[in-house]
Amino acid sequence: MKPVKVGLLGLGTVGTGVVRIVEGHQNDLQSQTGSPIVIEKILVQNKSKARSIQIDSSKLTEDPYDIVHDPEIDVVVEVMGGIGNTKEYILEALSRGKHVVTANKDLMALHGPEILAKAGENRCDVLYEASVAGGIPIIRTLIEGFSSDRITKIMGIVNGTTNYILTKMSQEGASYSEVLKEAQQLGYAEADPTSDVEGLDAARKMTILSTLGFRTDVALEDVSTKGISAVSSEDIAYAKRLGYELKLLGIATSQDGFISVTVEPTMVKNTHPIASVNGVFNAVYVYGEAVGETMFYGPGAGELPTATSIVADLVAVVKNLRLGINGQHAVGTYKEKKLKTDEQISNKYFLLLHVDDRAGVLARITQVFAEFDVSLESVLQQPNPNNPDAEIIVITHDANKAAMKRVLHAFESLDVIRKVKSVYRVEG
Ligand SMILES: NC(=O)C1=CN([C@@H]2O[C@H](COP(=O)(O)OP(=O)(O)OC[C@H]3O[C@@H](n4cnc5c(N)ncnc54)[C@H](OP(=O)(O)O)[C@@H]3O)[C@@H](O)[C@H]2O)C=CC1
Ligand SMILES: N[C@@H](CC=O)C(=O)O
Repeated sequence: MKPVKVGLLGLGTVGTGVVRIVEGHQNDLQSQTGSPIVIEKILVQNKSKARSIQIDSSKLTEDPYDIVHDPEIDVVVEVMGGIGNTKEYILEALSRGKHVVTANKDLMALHGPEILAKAGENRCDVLYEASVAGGIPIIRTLIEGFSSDRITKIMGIVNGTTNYILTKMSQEGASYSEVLKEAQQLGYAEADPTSDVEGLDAARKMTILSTLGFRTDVALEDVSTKGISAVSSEDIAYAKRLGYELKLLGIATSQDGFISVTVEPTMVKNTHPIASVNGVFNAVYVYGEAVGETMFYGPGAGELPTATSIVADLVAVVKNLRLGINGQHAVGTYKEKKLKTDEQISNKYFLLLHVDDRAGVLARITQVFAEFDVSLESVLQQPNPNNPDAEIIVITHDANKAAMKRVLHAFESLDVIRKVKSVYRVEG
């Protein structure tokens, strides 16, 4: 069979992994697809930069159109990241009939519908398994594995960098900034790690997963997002003392046709399996009406795990080429999107309050919860080890989000409360 020629946009952490797997597993790939896969050209920013693998320098280019306009290139693998130029190169490649494999969740979360429509018009494949949860094949699983079921909840740790940071803070008492630097050196973090730590990367991934899982057009703005930059070692220590771990969780639910998607640091009971997903590992729980609970676990970032998903997509494209069925993914019709209101969202909450250390304080605080119909599971009052005031730790029963907002608003004018130190959602 004639070789399938690939143009690689990017030779950083993931691009390097793609070259290693395509070259190292060539025979296995060929035996599955029937065609040799050749990386023909590679786009980089700087051709003279030192590389961690040996590359024939004649393959490197700094001009994207050397790849996108090359009639010999069959598939463009995009692992350069970014949105603006990258979108333009991908659309141009599709308009020239090239198939696309990408790891770019930013692009797919923001412009997925436009890119997929362009692919459809040109009978091209666009596959993006590596864009969510690195080495875990969760996208194919949602599209194919769960096609017969109705998914009610998707819950996961979908950002390796923040999970790495929270794990090191919890297990080693390491400082936030020190561990972030390590995650960057290991190639887990995004070029701008703000999108990891502020939850945006996870929100983009949850946009993709909930769109596929609930078969409705979820937009990034629909995801309520909070990152981990305000999480303190004190919060983590409290969580541990009470039998919880703090994790950045993406949670998407669908009930009676209404959906909600959130990303926020969440206290997870330490007996729940997701509490022991540590380091760069990701885990995604999918709950289906018929199947019940399922869990997918694996490395969420890094060179070879991410490249595994990219090359699996490449194999799928090449198999489709052999069968002549590229671009024939049946998208079906999406359901109308209906977002839950705060009144329809129900969670347990943890609150840490710094309060005056005097008689009657606890009663005034519990009265506010009662006034807004938020029932309490446990309340603990103790001296604050660092201040003359006291601490009150509250865990609520399931309460609707609107009621919790009213409680927090009332606390702002309650004179016995010095500070609402932390508020976290509680899961499990
Ligand atoms: N790292 C990971 O674990 C994961 C990453 N991803 C996604 O994969 C993509 C790539 O990530 P990663 O490999 O970490 O990124 P890197 O920053 O390590 O690599 C980016 C590569 O793209 C090249 N590049 C960047 N901008 C341009 C440009 N404007 N023109 C030409 N070349 C350019 C760089 O060239 P040069 O080498 O010359 O600087 C570099 O080779 C991103 O979309 C990311 O979100 C997805 C899952 C996991
Ligand atoms: N920065 C991301 C990389 C993979 O998508 C992460 O940390 O998960």
